[in-house]
Amino acid sequence: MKSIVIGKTVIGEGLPKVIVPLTKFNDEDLLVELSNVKSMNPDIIEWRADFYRKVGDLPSVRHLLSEIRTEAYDLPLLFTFRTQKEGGSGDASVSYYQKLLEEVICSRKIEVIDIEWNIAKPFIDSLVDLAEKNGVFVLMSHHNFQNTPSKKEIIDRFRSMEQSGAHMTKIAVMPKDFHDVMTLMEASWDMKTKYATRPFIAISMGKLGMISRMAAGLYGSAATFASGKTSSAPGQIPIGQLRTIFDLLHKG
Ligand SMILES: O=C1C[C@@](O)(C(=O)O)C[C@@H](O)[C@@H]1O
Repeated sequence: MKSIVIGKTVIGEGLPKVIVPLTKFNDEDLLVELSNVKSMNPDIIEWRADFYRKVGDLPSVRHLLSEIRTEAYDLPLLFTFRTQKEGGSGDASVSYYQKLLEEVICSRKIEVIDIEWNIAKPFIDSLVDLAEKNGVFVLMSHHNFQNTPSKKEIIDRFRSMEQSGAHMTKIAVMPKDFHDVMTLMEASWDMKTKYATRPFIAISMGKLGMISRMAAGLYGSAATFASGKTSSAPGQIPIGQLRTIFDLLHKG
C-alpha cells in the first residue's frame, strides 16, 4: 500500500492518524477554535467549510483559508465542503462545488482535499489532475447517514474511488445495529488484506459505531475523526480520550 507523506505525518503507517474538525460559522470563532484544537495535538486539522457562513463568497474563503494556514503552521490541513446530501450543511450548486474546490486546490494552502465521489463524478478526472498539479492529495469520500450498505457494496465503492484516482479514500456509514458495525469493519479488513492500494478511512457513525473509531488501526482504517472543541459527526470521541484508547489498543 502506498502511504501518504505530509511532512512528519505518514498516513498508512504506524498508529491511525487523528483528524480534528473545525466547525465554526465565522472567521473570529473559527480562528479561536483552531488555536484551541492545535493545542490538543491532532495529526491533521479539517476545515469543515460547509459550516462557514460566508462559504458562498470565494474572496472570503480565500482570506480565511490564508489565516488558517498561517495559524495551523506546519499541521496538515484537510479542506472539506460536506454537501447536505451526504450529511453536511453544504447547500451549493454542483458548479459552485466544483469552483470552490478548484479555488482551494489552486491556493496551495492545504495538503488534502475531500472530494465527494457522488457529486464530483462528472468532473473527477480534472479535479484529481488539478490537485496533483498543485501538490494536493485527494481524499475521495462517500457518506451514508441513513444506513450501512452490504459488505460487497462497501468494498466496491472503496475500489471505484481508488480507480477514480484518489490518493486516499473514506467511507462513513450509519449502523442500525451492531451487525452493521461489524459489516463495516469486515469490509475494511477485506480491503486492507486483499484490495487496497491506498490508505483508507472507514467509520461506522453514531454511538453504536464508536468502537470503529477506537479500533480503527486494528481493522485497517488509516485514520479517524475525533472531536476537539466541537464535533462534526455523531459518535466522535474527544481527542484526548481517543489517544488514551489508542495507547491501550494499538501499542505494544
Ligand atoms: O467525512 C468525515 C467523517 C465524519 O463524518 C465522521 O464521521 O467523523 C466527520 C466529518 O467531519 C468528515 O468530513
